[in-house]
Amino acid sequence: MNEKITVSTLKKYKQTGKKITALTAYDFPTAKILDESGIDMILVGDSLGMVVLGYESTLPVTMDDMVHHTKAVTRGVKRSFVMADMPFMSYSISKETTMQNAARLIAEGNAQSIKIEGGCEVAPIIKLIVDAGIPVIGHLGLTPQYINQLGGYKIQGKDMEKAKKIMKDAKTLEEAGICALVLECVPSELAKDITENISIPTIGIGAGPYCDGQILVTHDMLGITQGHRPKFVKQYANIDEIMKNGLKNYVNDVESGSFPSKEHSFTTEKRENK
Ligand SMILES: Nc1nc(=O)c2c([nH]1)NC[C@@H]1CN(c3ccc(C(=O)N[C@@H](CCC(=O)O)C(=O)O)cc3)CN21
Ligand SMILES: CC(C)C(=O)C(=O)O
Ligand SMILES: [Mg+2]
Repeated sequence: MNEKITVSTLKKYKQTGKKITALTAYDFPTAKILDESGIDMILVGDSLGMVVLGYESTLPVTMDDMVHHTKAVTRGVKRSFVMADMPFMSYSISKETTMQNAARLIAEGNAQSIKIEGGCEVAPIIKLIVDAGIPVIGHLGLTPQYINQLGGYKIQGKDMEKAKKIMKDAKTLEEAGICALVLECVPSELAKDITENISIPTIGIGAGPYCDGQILVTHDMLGITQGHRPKFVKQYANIDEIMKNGLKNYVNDVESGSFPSKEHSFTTEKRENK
């Protein structure tokens, strides 16, 4: 139960039907809490651009941002399997820069695996990274780094033709050597079909109940996200209210002078009279 989760643990979970739990983390304290709560997989998602940096999309996120946050997360993790997103354009310029970028997330960031958005077109580069010893996770369906082509954060694979394309992409990525596959915003039936037809675990987000595991953005499910929360999010806590209450009490205490009291203050040592 407390052993480090590896690629083979995930495969075993799929074979035995044990559902895989995954969430995002971008910092040390959150990662430590997720790890100690028994979350199987922790994703340092490029969603950090929107969730904690305040950007409008994930596109401005850089390799340096990803390495910085991945380092913070992995310092807090003992058991969970840690994956880090390759950000926009970090795997599209050349083989050399792609390999260097993937290596940074592993060697500097201390992640166990990297995640890459896209289908058949990224399969060759994924194969190279896998051959170099880096576990790769695929990501199909709604791929936010392709937002300007997709035209919005919308469900993908609704019609038969697009569903077939996503299924073909899944098979091609499996052959390229991915160790897990994130399916984002696709119909439940398509996610079920893919899950039953590949040997590696599928992790769904807005992809229905038939995936081998589920992932959400932690800030969404805890109620910390400022602004729009996608429809697929179930909210498990109202941390925003808890924070606002605490902050209100602090303001009241400071303004009324009841904080800091003696117990939160220091005094000089009593001097002996000479
Ligand atoms: N806070 C947050 N949570 C996420 O899950 C998330 C991010 N940010 N940023 C990166 C991507 C973008 N994601 C998103 C963002 C918006 C929708 C969304 O609003 N979808 C519509 C559904 C539209 C349709 O019906 O096709 C919705 O109303 O939920 C979905 C996924 C998922 N990821
Ligand atoms: C939504 C998940 C799958 C993701 O890629 C992210 O958080 O960046
Ligand atoms: Mg992402």
